[in-house]
Amino acid sequence: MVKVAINGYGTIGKRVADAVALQDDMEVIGVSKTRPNYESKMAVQKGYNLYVGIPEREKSFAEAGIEISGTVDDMIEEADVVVDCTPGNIGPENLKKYQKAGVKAIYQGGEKHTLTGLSFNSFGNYADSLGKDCTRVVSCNTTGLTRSLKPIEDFVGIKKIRAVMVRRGGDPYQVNKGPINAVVPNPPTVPSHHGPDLATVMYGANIVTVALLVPTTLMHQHNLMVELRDDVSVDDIIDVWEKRSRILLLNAKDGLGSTAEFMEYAKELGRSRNDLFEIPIWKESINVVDGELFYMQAVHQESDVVPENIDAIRALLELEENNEKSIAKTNKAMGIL
Ligand SMILES: NC(=O)C1=CN([C@@H]2O[C@H](COP(=O)(O)OP(=O)(O)OC[C@H]3O[C@@H](n4cnc5c(N)ncnc54)[C@H](OP(=O)(O)O)[C@@H]3O)[C@@H](O)[C@H]2O)C=CC1
Ligand SMILES: O=C(OP(=O)(O)O)[C@H](O)COP(=O)(O)O
Repeated sequence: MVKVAINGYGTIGKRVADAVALQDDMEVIGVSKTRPNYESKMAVQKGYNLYVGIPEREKSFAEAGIEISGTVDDMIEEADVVVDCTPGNIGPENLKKYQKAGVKAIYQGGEKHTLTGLSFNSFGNYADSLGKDCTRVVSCNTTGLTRSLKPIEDFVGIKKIRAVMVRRGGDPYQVNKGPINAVVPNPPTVPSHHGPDLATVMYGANIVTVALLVPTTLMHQHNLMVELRDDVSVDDIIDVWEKRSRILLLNAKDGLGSTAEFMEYAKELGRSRNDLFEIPIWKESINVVDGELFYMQAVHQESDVVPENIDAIRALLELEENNEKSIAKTNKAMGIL
């Protein structure tokens, strides 16, 4: 069993921890928090060993009556691999610790590609992370783009991609984020970082993205325009996506015409935290006009990258050489469609 530590038990970290716990070839040896709040208490209640992310704060956990197993440095020493789910830009400091301890590391999309020089998507470039010391799972938005675009690239070839990314203002718990009443070009420059980020896992992708922030917390939403290398029909495209996992073709006419309804659908799936690991694509939005594919999709930002983190652990530790086998194993353990 590979020993996995989760550094940062927040939106992504707590989901990755639970997903690791579901696998039969890896185990959670600890999770870290910097604040002794309800999440710290619940991590301990769930049976995870809790470590203090900022060692000087050990006393505050004792004062709150929360049992800890040590500091983050102790946790790193115990691990074969650390999944770093701390907020973006803390990574460079942590990387020194991981390297000193000789432990492998997986970063998230809030860190720059240059930190690791290698990014990861299960469908895009799994093999490139085999046996490596560290990699970076691309962001929720980039993961969503890769999920739907890679099968199209493999099927017919892509000349050019343009995407308009409508991004959620903040996660549901983030009371201090916004906007509350505005549409904000974010960034106000073109391209946004998502296009170049896609090319770190789908090499050679010719893509330009523009991005906006809107007052919603539920999901991101993407609008894609894709120039294809050959003539294909809408049915061909549907057929390609139907054969892939981690993509859902859903119908607006079935009452699923919005991100709010997608999240209601996720609740009906009955998963922990109402997560939607798959990327839902509105089936009615798929069209091919003059060799150009159009479609609209959404991204549950809190959860879509979680299965990719599991596959990234298998790649770094060389538990499975074949990406499709890892994807199938992760899907089965997590009940992913
Ligand atoms: N949320 C999202 O939509 C997505 C986020 N990502 C990326 O995942 C990463 C994590 O994001 P997210 O889960 O949202 O972040 P959160 O803020 O929800 O969680 C961050 C966690 O890291 C801990 N932490 C904070 N500061 C430190 C520190 N100095 N050292 C160690 N741990 C620390 C926090 O502990 P405490 O609360 O105790 O301070 C918390 O448990 C980022 O790179 C982000 O860009 C990727 C895809 C989607
Ligand atoms: O990685 C994300 O988005 P991104 O792909 O737009 O960078 C997550 O949704 C976190 O984004 P945030 O930086 O707005 O918290």
